This record gives sequence, C-alpha cells and structure tokens, in this order.
Amino acid sequence: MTATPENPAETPLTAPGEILHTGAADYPGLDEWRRLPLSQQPTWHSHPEFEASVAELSANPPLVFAGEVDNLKRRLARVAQGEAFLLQGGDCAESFDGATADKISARVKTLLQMAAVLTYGASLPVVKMGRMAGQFAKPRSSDEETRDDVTLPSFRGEIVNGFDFTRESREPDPRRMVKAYNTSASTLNLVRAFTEGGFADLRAVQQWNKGFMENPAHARYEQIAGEIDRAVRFMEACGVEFEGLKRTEFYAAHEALLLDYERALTRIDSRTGEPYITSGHFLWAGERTRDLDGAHIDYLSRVHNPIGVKLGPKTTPEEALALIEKLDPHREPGRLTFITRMGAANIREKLPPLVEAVRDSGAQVVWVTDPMHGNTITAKNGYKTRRFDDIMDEVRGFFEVHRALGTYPGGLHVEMTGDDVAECLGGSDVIDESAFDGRYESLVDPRLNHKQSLEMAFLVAEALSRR
Ligand SMILES: O=C[C@H](O)[C@H](O)COP(=O)(O)O
Ligand SMILES: C=C(OP(=O)(O)O)C(=O)O
Repeated sequence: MTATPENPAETPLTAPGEILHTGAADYPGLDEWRRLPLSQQPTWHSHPEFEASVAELSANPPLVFAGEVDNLKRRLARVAQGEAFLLQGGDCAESFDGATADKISARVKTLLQMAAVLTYGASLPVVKMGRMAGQFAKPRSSDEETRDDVTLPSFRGEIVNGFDFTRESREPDPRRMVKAYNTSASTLNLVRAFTEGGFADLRAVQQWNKGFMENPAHARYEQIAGEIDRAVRFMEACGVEFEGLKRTEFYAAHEALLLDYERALTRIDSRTGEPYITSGHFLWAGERTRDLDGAHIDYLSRVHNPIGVKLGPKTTPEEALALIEKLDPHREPGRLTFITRMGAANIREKLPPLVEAVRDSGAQVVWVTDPMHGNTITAKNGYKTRRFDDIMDEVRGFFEVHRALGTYPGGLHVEMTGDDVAECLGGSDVIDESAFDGRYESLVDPRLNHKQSLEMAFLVAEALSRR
C-alpha cells in the first residue's frame, strides 16, 4: 500500500483536494447481476434491517482506494510476466472475535516470514496479500446442517449468520454486514500500521521468529534470517540506505461471495470514473460461483479490481478461455488470476490442458496454486482436515506442470494462521487426529499452522529457485 523506492507508486491515490470516490448508485450495468442466477446467498431481503444495513454500508468510507488497487494490478502484471511471485494467505473464514491484535499480528508475521523465505530463496519480489480484512462469507456444499435429529440452516460465515448450532444463531442477519465492514476496517488499520510503521522492517527479520515454538522449520528460518540480517548490516555499513527495507506493501483479498455487500461497497473512482469494489484490493469468485452466465462473474466483469477465479478439476479449457473473454476482454496484464485447486491426485492430469489452452490463446493470466481446497478429507474423529503431504504434493505438481509447459507458476494461495493450531495432519512437527480436540479452531476449513506454513514456504522457495 505504501510506495517504496523499489516499488514506486505509479498512480497518485488522488489529486490534492479531490473527492476520492463517489457512490455507484446509477452506474450503468452494475445491477445487471440482480437479473441473473445467483447462488450461495442468504434469503434476507425482507428482513426489517436489510435496507438500513445496505444504506449504511453505501454511505460508509471505502476500505481501500482505487489508486492502491491499480498499483496491485501493476504488481500482478509483473507476476504474470514471471518477474514476481504472489503469496496469498489467511483464515478460511475470519471471525469477529478473532480480529484481535495478537491473532492479526501472528498471521501478518507468518506471512512476512514466508515472504522473506521466498524472496531470499528465489531472489524474486513477493507480492504479499492476506485472505484478511473481509474474508467473512463462506460458500457451503449444503444449505442445511443436521446434527442428531435437528436440521438447521448451514453456517455461511459471520457476515451472514452465527456458528452456534441454534435456530436463532443460524438465522441470517443483515446487520452482520455492517459488523463485518467495521471489523475489516479495524483489521486493515492494524495491518497498515504493522506493515508501514516499522513492524515489517527487514532489519527485524529475526524478531518475527520470536514467540513461535522451536522446530526444524524455525531452525531453517533462523539461518536465512541471519543471512538476511548480515546482508542488511553490510549494506548499512557501506552507507547504503534502502527505504524499501523498512516497510512493505500488503494487500487485502477475499471471496466476492455476498453480492449485497460488494455492491454496497462499490464506488466510482473520481480519477477515472470507473467502478471499483472498495471492500478489498483483490476479489475472487469461488469454484461454486464461477458460472459464466451467473451473477458473480457478471458483477466482477464490471469492476476494475484485479480478479481471481478458482478453477477445480472439472474446469474445461473452453470454460477457462470463456472466463478470460468475459473478465479480461482487453487482455490487461494483472487483471486476471486463475487459482487452481485440483487436488493432489488430479493436478498432474487436469491442469496441463487448461494451461496449454490459455498459453496457446496468447492470454497472460497469473497462475496460482491453492493446494488446500482439493484435498479436504474427513478424519476418523469427524473433523474436516487435510494431509500436509497431499498439500505439498499438489504444490509440487503445480510446479512440475508449469515447468513442463514453459509457463510461469506465479503464486501460492493458502489457508493458514500464525497460531499453533492443529487442523491439518502431518508436517515435520507431526499433528495427528488426537490433537484436534484441544487445538482445532477454524470455523469451516482446516488451516496450516505457523510451522506448517513456514515449511510450505521453504518447499516453494526451492521449487522457484530451480525454475
Ligand atoms: O472453504 C470452503 C469450504 O470448502 C466450503 O465452504 C465448503 O465447505 P462444506 O463442504 O463444509 O460446506
Ligand atoms: C471456498 C473456497 O474455495 P473454493 O471456492 O475453491 O472451494 C475458499 O477459498 O474459501
């Protein structure tokens, strides 16, 4: 978010004295989605608080600015060209109570550590992005959940309803959108302070490891951090001052699932007159809502943010090309990211036809691997989990496919936390099912814990440096 000498802000965020953004009430086409098939939404339009909640969101300030969003698009254009790497990580579903300073700082620290490992190991700039400050809505496989003989609406993320298994809590409540906005604002405020106010200073690279439990990934990290520290001190001793070492850009991303919320936070950029979603810098459409003729893709096609689309194992090359045509008709570098989530068992077979078709079409998308969502299993004791080995195997497969096809493996998208949770099985500090009862905190899907996240970063750094 901040311009640094390495990453100058090419666009001014706004001209002095100019209004940043205006509402988007009458902008042509922005409400077309309302006439299209729209899946995974709560039925809350007749709720007495619905209109007031949307009106409040529409009048609130934007959470991010169009100039920042444009800068991110430029960074992603470099990723598409193989000159940078994208790291996206954060909670499966953020929770209101989880937006504490400790948890947010642990997550940001872990992402900064992963980025340091990647930057140092692969000698590439890393674009850092949190699944944070807005990741409150979840698509679900089923509209209902049954426990014993009680059936209630599924939990759809705290922006919609509550996690507790009671009828009252599972009732969708539009006021939750306002709470999600406020929680996103305070999260983003802290993240901006951390990443721009000294916390992300590369001279603190060794400090980021403090407070985390010892294990082999930490020992490897200590070694890299020591080398970075020596290099920075050497340059300082030579009188070289890099402003860029003191702070870092950090972008916010979430799934654009709840269109009532995204529409209310869409604003017209006063510099360009174009619509931007201002609830986050980068938005993606999920595997369940990426229908070409559906509401989500239509809405995302009309805003100027960089957009991601999740692609599962059933995606055909024709669908991938049609998504490019719809979302990136002008082939704008950095506009479109395909986040593939095939599953370890599928990636080596299902990814190549997609990559080949896109490569041969001449389109330049960013290819990112999400090794989480195709590898979900149910543990013997009933918890939703993922095997760390499967996750790592999908990442390896992703690099193998891109190496074989001469294309660029541009990024990693993971569900992770900075806390010492036990949600995914395995890792060098082995987590087994017996640890779940005390340390499983995720509201929906299992995340990598701090150590597993670092281990993953080392694997990716090795794969990138071999490229
Ligand atoms: O992270 C996302 C989940 O995989 C998605 O929300 C579906 O979860 P479910 O199959 O438990 O409903
Ligand atoms: C639900 C998600 O992923 P997908 O759409 O790929 O299933 C997610 O990323 O939270």
